[in-house]
Amino acid sequence: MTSNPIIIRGARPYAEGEPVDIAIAGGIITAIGPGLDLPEGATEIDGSGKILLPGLVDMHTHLREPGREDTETIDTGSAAAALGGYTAVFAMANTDPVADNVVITDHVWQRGQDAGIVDVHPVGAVTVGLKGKQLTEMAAMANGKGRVRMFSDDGVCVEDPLMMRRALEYARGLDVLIAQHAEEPRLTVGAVAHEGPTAARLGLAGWPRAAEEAIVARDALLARDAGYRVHICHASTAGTVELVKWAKAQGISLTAEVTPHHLLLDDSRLETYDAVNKVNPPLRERSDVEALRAALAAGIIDCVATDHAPHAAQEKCCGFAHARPGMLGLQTALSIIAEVMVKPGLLTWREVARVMSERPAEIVRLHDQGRPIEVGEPANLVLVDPEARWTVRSDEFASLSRNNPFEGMELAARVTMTMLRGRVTARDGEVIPR
Ligand SMILES: NC(=O)N[C@@H](CC(=O)O)C(=O)O
Ligand SMILES: [Zn+2]
Ligand SMILES: [Zn+2]
Repeated sequence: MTSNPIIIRGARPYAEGEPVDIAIAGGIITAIGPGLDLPEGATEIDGSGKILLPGLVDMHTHLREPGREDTETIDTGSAAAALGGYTAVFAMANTDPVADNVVITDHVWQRGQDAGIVDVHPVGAVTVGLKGKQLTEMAAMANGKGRVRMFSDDGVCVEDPLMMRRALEYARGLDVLIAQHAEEPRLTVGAVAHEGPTAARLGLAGWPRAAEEAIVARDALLARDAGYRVHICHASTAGTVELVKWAKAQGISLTAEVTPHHLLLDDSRLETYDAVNKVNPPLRERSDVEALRAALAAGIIDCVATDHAPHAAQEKCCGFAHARPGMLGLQTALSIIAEVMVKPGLLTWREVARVMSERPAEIVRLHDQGRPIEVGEPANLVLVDPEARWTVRSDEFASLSRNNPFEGMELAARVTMTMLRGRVTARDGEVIPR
């Protein structure tokens, strides 16, 4: 795939230093400097007032194909990702059928490549059918065309400690990542909201913090004994932060992600009983939100992942207890991080590049993403207008679903262009198909 040479004029990489021009050809960055000549046939993109970052990498997204193409497809999810500034996403395995074999993981990879606007990396299931009873053939998926490098039963927890231990041993042999949805299911029977004063008052069955933290602690110990890495999906409590900090201090190879919604929203949102606020793990208390922000700023939590989880209207309109958990995230993630982390001075834009691109790429060993903005590097880039203010309107979103808790919010900063290997995939709110 070759595309025309491009020059981005007058942008500031990482919001640092003077504005520069960035020349791109053959999928790579060929020159960086002030006042570059316009090569033959090149397209110019105005980058003045904008920040240039490496393309974002999402370790945790649900694209619903195969099985629930009424709520999202690889095409529509890819479009949402490109509009959100992403150049690579990891599509979780809880599809129907489950991505627990190489036929499905290769299919997801190929569909993503056919769409051609973001690299869709399939996540393989850890256990057959996400049932927790039998390990999948991880090696076959890892060695397939889709080169699966991350396995997760996300949606459910790998509950059996012996199963988790075996999974880590196999993963070590293959150098792939196991990502855990940390939820002790015996503690969340019937749970629909964070266990605390709000849920008690509203009469909603509570999901205690201990359900998450017990598994985080257990898996840290299993990682220690296996001498191998574990990744914690969607960390949501102050206690999880303490446990991750402890594990890292012991030299245990534990990494963790946090979602934009757990960094912005708390359980006071449940007052309306609107199921758009129902998610796993649940929205917690303000003190948890503050702890998660501080942990991301301090590098205790490694990265941001969206957990983009589209659902149909009929799955969200019923009573709170019966609605499906999950919320959209791909098209709002960067703006929410700008709002809650950059504006208050908790992260610089350089550090945003770290938590939304470089670090996730490192954790999953994705060698062509999250690279420095330097000559010779792959041109996976995103241009951000830091001064833009915009209002979230889901009916303008590329996603097929509308379960958007950020609807109507005014947010800071906006993605104005996304580039995958030198080709512009989204610009000014429009996807650019190949
Ligand atoms: N986060 C959610 O509430 N839902 C996710 C599953 C998951 O991430 O656990 C989904 O697949 O809908
Ligand atoms: Zn999950
Ligand atoms: Zn998920």
